[in-house]
Formats: sequence, C-alpha cells, structure tokens
Amino acid sequence: MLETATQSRGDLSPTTLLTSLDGVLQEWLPRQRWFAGKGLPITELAVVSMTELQPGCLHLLIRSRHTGERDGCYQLLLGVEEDPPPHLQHAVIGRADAGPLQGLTVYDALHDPRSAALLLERLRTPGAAGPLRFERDGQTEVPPGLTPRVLDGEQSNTSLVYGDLFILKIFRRIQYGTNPDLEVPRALGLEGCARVPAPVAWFWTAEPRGTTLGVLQPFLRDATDGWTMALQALATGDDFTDESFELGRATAEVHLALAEVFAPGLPDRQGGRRLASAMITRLEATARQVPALVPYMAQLRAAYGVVGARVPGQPDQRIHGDLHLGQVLWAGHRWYVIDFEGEPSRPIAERRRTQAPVRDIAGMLRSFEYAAHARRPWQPQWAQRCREAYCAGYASESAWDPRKQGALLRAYETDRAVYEALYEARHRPDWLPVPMAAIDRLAKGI
Ligand SMILES: Nc1ncnc2c1ncn2[C@@H]1O[C@H](COP(=O)(O)OP(=O)(O)O)[C@@H](O)[C@H]1O
Ligand SMILES: O=P(O)(O)O[C@H]1O[C@H](CO)[C@@H](O[C@H]2O[C@H](CO)[C@@H](O)[C@H](O)[C@H]2O)[C@H](O)[C@H]1O
Repeated sequence: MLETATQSRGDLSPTTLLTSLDGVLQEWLPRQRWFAGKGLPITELAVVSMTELQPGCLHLLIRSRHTGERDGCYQLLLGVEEDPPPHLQHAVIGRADAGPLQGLTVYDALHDPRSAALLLERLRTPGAAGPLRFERDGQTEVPPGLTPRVLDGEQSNTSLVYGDLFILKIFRRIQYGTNPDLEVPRALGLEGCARVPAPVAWFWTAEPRGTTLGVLQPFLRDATDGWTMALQALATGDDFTDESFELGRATAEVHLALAEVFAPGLPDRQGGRRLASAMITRLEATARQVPALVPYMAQLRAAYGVVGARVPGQPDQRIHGDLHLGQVLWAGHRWYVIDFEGEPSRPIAERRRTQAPVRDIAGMLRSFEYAAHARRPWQPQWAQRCREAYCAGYASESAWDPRKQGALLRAYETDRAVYEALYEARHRPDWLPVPMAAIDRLAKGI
C-alpha cells in the first residue's frame, strides 16, 4: 500500500510523484478515449494538484503539454499497490520505475470498488479533502454502501453507477471553472424541469479556480439512449418518426426551460458577423488537420453567410451545446436530456454563452443522418423522415418552427459537421466518412 511506500520512502510531493509517474503516464494517457493530445508527442507532464484521498488512493490533476495546440488538464484517480488483486489487472497503468513509488504498481482506481465507494462516501458527507470540496443538494437521500460499477461504452468521461440508483460522472479533461454539466441541470432541477436528471451531489476543486470535477445524479435504470434506439429501428426497418416527434417536443421543452432560468441575450448584426467569422475560422483550422475538407472550402464558407446577415429575431439563450442521439435517454415512455457539457473541445466560457437554439436542432438533425449512415445500406429516406418529424415536434411545443429557417439550419449543420469531422479524425478515424458525407451534401446545397 502507498501508506507503506510514503512512510518508508520519504515525502510524496507533486514533483517527486512525477518522477514516479512520468514514464507510465506518457504511455497510458494517449491510449485513453478522453485524451485530446493523441498523435502529438507529449513534451511535458506536470502535477497541477495532488490529494491523497486515503493511503493508496491519489486524486490528481495532470497537465500535459504538446508541440501542437492540444494541451490539456486531466483528472485521474490512481491506486498504488505492490500487487493489485487480479480483478484490477485490466486497470493497471504500469509499474513505477523511479521516485517515491518505485517498484509499485499504479492503476486506474475508478475501477477499484474500494475507491469508488470512498468517492460516494465523500459525496454523502459534504466537506473538504485538501483543495477538493464535496457538496450535495441536501434533499435527496443517498444510502451508504451502494455497489459501484464502471459504465462501459464510448464516453468522453468516466461514469460510475452506484446500485443502479445513482450515476457519478467524473470529468476527465478538465477546463478551469464551473462545468455547464453541473450548472445547467442544477438550475433546471431547481426550476422543476422534469426532462433533465438533476444533480444530487458534486465535487470540485478550490484550486485551480472553482473547477467542477464530478456530478452525481439519479440513474434512469431502464433507459435506452436515442442512438441505440435509432440503430435498432434501422436494423429492424421500424419507423422512428413518433420517437423523433417526441424528441423534438422534449428539445423544445428544455429550450423553453433554459430560457426561463438563464437570462437570454438578443442577437445583433455584429454578433452574427462575429459568429460567421468564428465558424469560418473553425472551418479553416479544421481543414489544416482534416485535409479532406479542403476541396469544399468555398461552398462551406458561403453557407455561413446567412449567420452573418442574421437580423434580431429568435433570441440567443443557453442551449445544450452538443445535442445528439447519444445525449437523450428514453425511459418510461419519455425522453430525458443529459450531458450539458457542450462540445468538449470548446473553451468553457464559450460553452456557457447564450447561443442560437438552432445549434441544438442542427446537432440532432445531424445525428439522424449519422445513425442512417452507420447501417448498410445507407438509408437517407429514413433520416429525412426522422428529421422532418423532429422539427414538427419542436414546432408543436415552441413559438417557432425550425423548418422556416432552412438556410440558418443549414449553416449550423455545416458548422456541426465540421466539428464532427475534427472529432472523428481525432478520436475515431474510421468514422470520418460519416461527417464527410454530410459535408459533401451540404456543400452541394442538398
Ligand atoms: N441519469 C442517467 N441515467 C441512466 N444512464 C445515464 C444517465 N446519465 C448518463 N447515463 C449513461 O451514461 C452515458 C454517458 O453519459 P454522458 O453524460 O453522455 O457522458 P460523456 O460526456 O462522458 O459522454 C450515457 O450515454 C448513458 O448511457
Ligand atoms: O462524448 P459526448 O457524448 O460528449 O460527444 C462526443 O462524442 C460523440 C460520439 O460518442 C460525438 O457524436 C457523434 O457520434 C454520435 C454517434 O456515436 C452521433 O450520435 C452524433 O450525432 C455525432 O455528432 C459528439 O459529436 C462528441 O462531441
């Protein structure tokens, strides 16, 4: 155990710790789904914060620097032991070959039920551990001793499910400040919005800068996410328009609640021009990393014109920011919306700004197309029917109809497809053809 290591091997400090961890982390980090610096050499690792939650369990924020622009700060919970038990072998990161942990095995402690239980216990009893702060809503009862399990599946973060009652999302790539995935569901919960599971407890670090680290919320036990449902419908040839219509209604409801809770902002002509130029900048930056975009540049730039010319009308407001079929859960015959983090690669200040609600609609419309592309043969008509039903559902609940803003929707779909091209190139290169098919369609004005 680390206790033995620290007692017998001298002081553990951020600097000495790095001597032990540098080698193992250099090798392990780039293999993690949530690591943004894949493919770029790590020029430096630094320990931003280190808290020993209990002997053998270290909470760390690690900054990684690269030759490119993809520096990042990551949250890790590490276990350190001489010989981790067999059920933790899959979580082993490596053996430290120098420094105070020399000879000890380091593993991802989120896979260790003992550490997971410790986190839950901390969340149940608000307080501090070093710079870490644990808080809760004060109303929801969280029983002790719930059995933890790590949720598997494609995720940008890591989630632990406790006794099928609660889910704790541990943010992996950290940006300093309040994460909208705590701020928004909390505000919506206080307002009584039943479409969004409200945070029950959360933890953050006082240093650096009030940064959200994890959120516990009720686990919707028999839920299926929209992506899985859409793929099932495609596989069986089932219609998905009723669900799409309902999803449009749910999106509109969440938008209305967001507009109630957070002060809206009115778009102005200058704001539109700034936004159009930001979209162009993003397109150009992405094309430097995804050369397949280059032949489409002129047509894509032109699609953003309408954003620049946008007249005051539909007010900007807080939105979801990364809405797609994987962010909605179907449980008890209704849709719930989760994961209000926004697009993880964007700066947090930008994600917390008011934006056009059409951005979310475009995200979901793209998602129907994604699903239709994930199955062979590619079924564009299926996607088209879902897209239509989704917009109709949205219009039935909202004061405006997205179908009446076709050009604006197209501009946002284009921006979203550009984001997706970069996301796929970085995280799942095999998927790149999916957003590229949309780029081709959008560039042709179809
Ligand atoms: N409240 C919940 N109830 C049930 N499952 C959930 C809940 N919140 C998240 N999940 C599951 O966890 C997955 C990942 O959650 P999400 O917040 O999207 O994390 P990430 O940002 O890491 O992708 C979801 O796709 C869903 O399957
Ligand atoms: O991890 P998050 O859910 O926060 O979102 C990121 O990863 C998503 C993939 O898991 C990615 O979504 C893209 O693929 C989805 C299918 O896997 C599809 O439903 C979405 O429409 C498509 O954008 C998302 O863009 C990214 O931010």
